[in-house]
Amino acid sequence: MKSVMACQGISKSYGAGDILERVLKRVDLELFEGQASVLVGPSGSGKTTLLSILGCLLAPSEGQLLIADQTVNFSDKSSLTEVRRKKLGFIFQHAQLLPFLTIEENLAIVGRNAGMEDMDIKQRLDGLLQRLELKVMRYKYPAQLSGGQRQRVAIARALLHRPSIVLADEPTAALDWNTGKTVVELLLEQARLEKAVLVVVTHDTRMLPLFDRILTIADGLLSEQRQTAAVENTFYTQP
Ligand SMILES: Nc1ncnc2c1ncn2[C@@H]1O[C@H](COP(=O)(O)OP(=O)(O)OP(=O)(O)O)[C@@H](O)[C@H]1O
Repeated sequence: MKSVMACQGISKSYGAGDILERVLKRVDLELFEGQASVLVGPSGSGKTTLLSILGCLLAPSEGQLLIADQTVNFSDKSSLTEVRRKKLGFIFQHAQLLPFLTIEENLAIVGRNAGMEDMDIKQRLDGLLQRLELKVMRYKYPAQLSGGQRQRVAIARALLHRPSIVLADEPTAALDWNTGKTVVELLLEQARLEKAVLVVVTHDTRMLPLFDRILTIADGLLSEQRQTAAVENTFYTQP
C-alpha cells in the first residue's frame, strides 16, 4: 500500500509556562492510499487539533508531517496554500458553503483554485452532482438546501479536485442519524473510488464499523483500536 501521509513524533502544546497544555504527545501515524480512518476520543482530547495539523492549518510544536514523502514546511505560507488547494479536501460540521454563490459556483471555485481546466471542472462537477443526487440543486444557493443536501455538496466540494487526502470534522453532527449515515456512506464511497486517504472525526460510535481503521486520542496519546465495543464502552453514550 502506498503511504500518502505520515506524522512523525508530532506534539502540540497551547499556552506557555504555568498554563502550558500539552494536547498531543509524540503522535506517530501513517495513512495509506484508499484507507478510511475514524478519529475518536473524549471531548477536548485533541481530535480537531490533530485534524488541523493533518490539514496543514496548524503547525505542530514538535515533529514532522509528511505528505507524499515530502516534509511539510509550516513556515512557508505559499507552499502550505498550494498543498491545501491541490492535495487536501475538507468537510466541516456545517458545510460552510459560500452563501452568495450557487452550488455550481461553490464547487467550481475549488477546481479553479487547484488549477484544473474548465472542461475538467465541468465534467467532474456533472459526475459528482449526478452521483450525489444534487443535479436539481445546481443553480440554487446554499440557504435553499436542507442540512443533508448541504453536506452532500460539501462532499462534492471536498472531492472535486481529486485530492489525495480528505479530512472531515464531525460532518454529521448537525444531521439526524439516517441522513448522517447516508452522508458518511457517500463520503466513504467517493473517497475509496478516488483512492483518497479519509480521516473523519465523529462522536457517533454507530459510524465506527463503516471505517477501515479506528484511531483514538486520549491523554494526548494516539492509539489504534480494533474492537469497536471497547471504544463505545470507554468514552461514549449513543446520541
Ligand atoms: N487555539 C487554542 N488555544 C488554546 N487552547 C486550545 C486551542 N485550541 C484548542 N485548545 C485546547 O486544546 C484541547 C484540545 O482541543 P481540541 O479542539 O483539539 O479537542 P477535541 O478533541 O476536538 O474536542 P471536542 O470533541 O470537544 O471538539 C482543549 O483543551 C482545548 O481547550
